Amino acid sequence: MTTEHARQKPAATPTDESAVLEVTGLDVHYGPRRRRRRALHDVSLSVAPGETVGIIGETGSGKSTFARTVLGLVRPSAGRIVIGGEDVGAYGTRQWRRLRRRGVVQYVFQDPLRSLDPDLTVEESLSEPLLIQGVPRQEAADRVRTFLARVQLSEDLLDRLPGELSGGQRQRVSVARALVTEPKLVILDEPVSALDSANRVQILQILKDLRAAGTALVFISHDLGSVAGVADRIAVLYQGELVEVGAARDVITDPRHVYTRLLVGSAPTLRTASADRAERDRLRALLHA
Ligand SMILES: Nc1ncnc2c1ncn2[C@@H]1O[C@H](COP(=O)(O)OP(=O)(O)OP(=O)(O)O)[C@@H](O)[C@H]1O
Repeated sequence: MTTEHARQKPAATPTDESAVLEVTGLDVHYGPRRRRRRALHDVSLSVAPGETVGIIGETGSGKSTFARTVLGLVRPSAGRIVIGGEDVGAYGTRQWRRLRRRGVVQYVFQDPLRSLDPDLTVEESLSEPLLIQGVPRQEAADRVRTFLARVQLSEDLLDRLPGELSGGQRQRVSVARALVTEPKLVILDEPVSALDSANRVQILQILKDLRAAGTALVFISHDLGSVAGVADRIAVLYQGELVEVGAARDVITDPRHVYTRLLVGSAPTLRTASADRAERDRLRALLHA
């Protein structure tokens, strides 16, 4: 796979000390030795404080692997990960848990039931990370209400369990929980993919508003249309490699890599003219040549 069209070649060494996330030369493999399969190869990406970076790619390109590796749920076979200035490469399970509990990095998954404890009410779910941090009870209760309003949910829902909420409400609670500790970095893995279009639009708007609050977001999606309006920069994953990284507008209006052109051409919701079928077939043939 050539990366000659990449706007930004993977950096050989970390360059940006102020980055909230600095990933360099990340390799991830799955499976035992003889059936070992590569899921990510030489992925380098840095995210600045307050920046929103979208990672797009089709199914199997390695998006979730990237998210799970950056959250310490999958161990890389090579590379360096620095979060908020901490080199987390050698961290064990307990250190990762502590890092997440301190609220440095938080996450939102596609299925909100994976981010939320089914036995905790909305109020308990949102206040738990604050109480763990030692925030006094009254202050935690106030902050919970502030963040509930920020994701446009009513206080009437505070006593409900996740199973008593709609899918859209649940995902908003997950977003509020990820943000309530005001982390430096939030990883969102397909946060709107399971939602209907009305809820999708609302969550995307909430994410846009959050950019102003200064939290860095890594927004992972197979849908370029969802990422396009939220991300400052877009990174394109193809078969485990980053083939293009650039300012969102540049990637959408002037995609360099054949695969990105195919993605842009297949996204009917983008303002740029989508490619017709013959053009997409031509790009696909080029990609597999
Ligand atoms: N736990 C695992 N064990 C073995 N292989 C895995 C595992 N998780 C993912 N893979 C493989 O790694 C590759 C990347 O998968 P990953 O889930 O990261 O892709 P993705 O881009 O998130 O896809 P999707 O959009 O379908 O979720 C795929 O070939 C997948 O089959």
